[in-house]
Amino acid sequence: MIKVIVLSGPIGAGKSSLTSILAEHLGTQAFYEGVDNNPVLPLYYKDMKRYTFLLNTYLLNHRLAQINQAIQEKNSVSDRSIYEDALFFKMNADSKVADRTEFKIYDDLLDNMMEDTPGNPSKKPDLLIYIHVSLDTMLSRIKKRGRSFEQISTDPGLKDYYKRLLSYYEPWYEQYDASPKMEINGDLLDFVVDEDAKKEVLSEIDRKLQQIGNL
Ligand SMILES: Nc1ncnc2c1ncn2[C@@H]1O[C@H](COP(=O)(O)OP(=O)(O)O)[C@@H](O)[C@H]1O
Ligand SMILES: Nc1ncnc2c1ncn2[C@H]1C[C@H](O)[C@@H](COP(=O)(O)O)O1
Repeated sequence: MIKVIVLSGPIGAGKSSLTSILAEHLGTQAFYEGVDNNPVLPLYYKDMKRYTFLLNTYLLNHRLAQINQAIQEKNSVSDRSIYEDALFFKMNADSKVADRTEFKIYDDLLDNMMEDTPGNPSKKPDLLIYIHVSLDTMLSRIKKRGRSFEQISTDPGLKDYYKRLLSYYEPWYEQYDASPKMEINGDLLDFVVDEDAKKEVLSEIDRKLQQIGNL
């Protein structure tokens, strides 16, 4: 039985939007990151060097608590996988924005927390849905959503940050093997405003759920 479906993809790809659409379609519970309640995120955007470790510690705690709730439901949908935090952190460590030892400590902790242990329910998702988007789509959606600290108009350096982030996503998705996975084309499928695109995305997901044995 499928318990947990997680969305993944770059900032602005449409994860939260598809989470709402899918949870409504399946009649199940949606879980969100809670960006507006995150006290560290605005600080992180001001000073990534100082706040990468704290942000990821905060998110690890938050996401683990959410996973513990989500695994008690059937077909719960979460708007970002826990695994992507390591991608952000690694990117920052590679570019010396974060300390490599801090990344290693975080990454080992994540592995430990996510490891299956006898007698305990698995925290791994049952399906990961990756929304692929190009840089242009990513930038226009970030602009459309309008969160102040994410805007390139406020901090032009963010354009390069988003570009680098995108370059980490494709290889990450290719090597991801913690669960079955599927990819949605977020450039072509305008599932937020176009009803036909929405139906197509939901059909693709239903087919995948059937294939992995849930519907
Ligand atoms: N496929 C899509 N077509 C059109 N607009 C979209 C699509 N996906 C997302 N959007 C819009 O882009 C913005 C960011 O979407 P959101 O779901 O918050 O992304 P994420 O959760 O991946 O950061 C929102 O304004 C949303 O309405
Ligand atoms: N692990 C993370 N490191 C840095 N920034 C992160 C991390 N996880 C989420 N974020 C940021 C990216 C966006 O500004 C917001 C929410 O992400 P979204 O893709 O829009 O849901 O948090």
